[in-house]
Amino acid sequence: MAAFTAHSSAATSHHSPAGTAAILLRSRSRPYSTSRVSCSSAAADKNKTVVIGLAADSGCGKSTFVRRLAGVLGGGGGAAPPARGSGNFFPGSNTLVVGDAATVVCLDDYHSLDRAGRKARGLTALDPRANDFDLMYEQVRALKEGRAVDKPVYNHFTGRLDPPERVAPPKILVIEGLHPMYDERVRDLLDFSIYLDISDEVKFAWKIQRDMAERGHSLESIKASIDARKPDFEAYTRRSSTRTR
Ligand SMILES: Nc1ncnc2c1ncn2[C@@H]1O[C@H](COP(=O)(O)OP(=O)(O)OP(=O)(O)O)[C@@H](O)[C@H]1O
Ligand SMILES: O=C(CO)[C@H](O)[C@H](O)COP(=O)(O)O
Repeated sequence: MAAFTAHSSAATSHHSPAGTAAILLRSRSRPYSTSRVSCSSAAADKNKTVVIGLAADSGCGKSTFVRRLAGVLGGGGGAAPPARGSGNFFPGSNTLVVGDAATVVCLDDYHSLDRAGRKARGLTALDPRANDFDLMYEQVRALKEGRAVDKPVYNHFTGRLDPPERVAPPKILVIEGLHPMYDERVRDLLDFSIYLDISDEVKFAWKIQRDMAERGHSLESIKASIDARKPDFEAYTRRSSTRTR
C-alpha cells in the first residue's frame, strides 16, 4: 500500500495564500482533508493500470511536476526528463513516455475547439464547450482497460489540432491538465487525484516568463488571457479539483 504526504494546511483551506504553492492529494477512498493518502484497492493490484489525475491552471507547473515524477518513476535514474519537444516526448507530441513504467497524457489534446475556434466563439480553453469529454472518457477508460488509443494532439505552437498519435496502455497513466476531475465519468476512473494549488502571484509570474520565452506571446496578450480565464478557472478547474466527493 503506497502513501503520500500532502501539504496539510492547503489541504484544509483549498486555497493558497499569496506567494505560495501547495499540492493537494487524494485517493478514491480518502478526501483531501487528510495529510496522508492511501492508494485504492484497484491501484494496489499490480496487473491493473493505475490512473493519476493532475489538475492545475495553465503555467502552474504541471509539466514540471510530472517530469520530476517521471524521473522518480524511472525516466533517467531520478533525473527529470527534458521539457516538451525533446527527449522522452514523442516528436510533435505532448505525451511523455517513461520507459515501460508510465505515460503522461496532456489533456489539452482533448480541446475540441482550436485557438481560432475558441476566439470565434469567445470561449477560453477552460470552458467545457471547448473540450471533448466524451472522447477523453472513452480513451482514458480504454487505456485503463489495456487497450491502445489514437489520441488527438493539440499543437501549442500553431494552436491547431495535429493528426492523432497512438498511445499504448501503460502501467501508470498520468492525465494532466485543466480538467482531469471535471467530468464525473473521467473522475471515477482516477485512482489518485493531485491538484497543484498555486497562488495567483506565483502562477502569473511563472506563466508570463514561460509564455514569453517559449510560446511567443506578448506581455499584454498574456495579461489579457489571464484576466479572461479567471472566471472559468474558478468555475471549471478549481471547483472540480477541490471538491470533496
Ligand atoms: N516548482 C517550480 N519552481 C519554480 N518554477 C517553476 C516550478 N514549476 C514550474 N515552474 C515554472 O513555471 C513555468 C510553467 O510551468 P509548466 O510548463 O510546468 O506549467 P504547466 O502547468 O504545465 O503549463 P501549461 O498547462 O500551460 O502547459 C515553467 O516554465 C517553469 O519556469
Ligand atoms: O490552458 C492551457 C494549457 O493548460 C492553454 O491555454 C490551452 O491549452 C490553450 O493553449 P494555447 O494558448 O497554446 O492555444
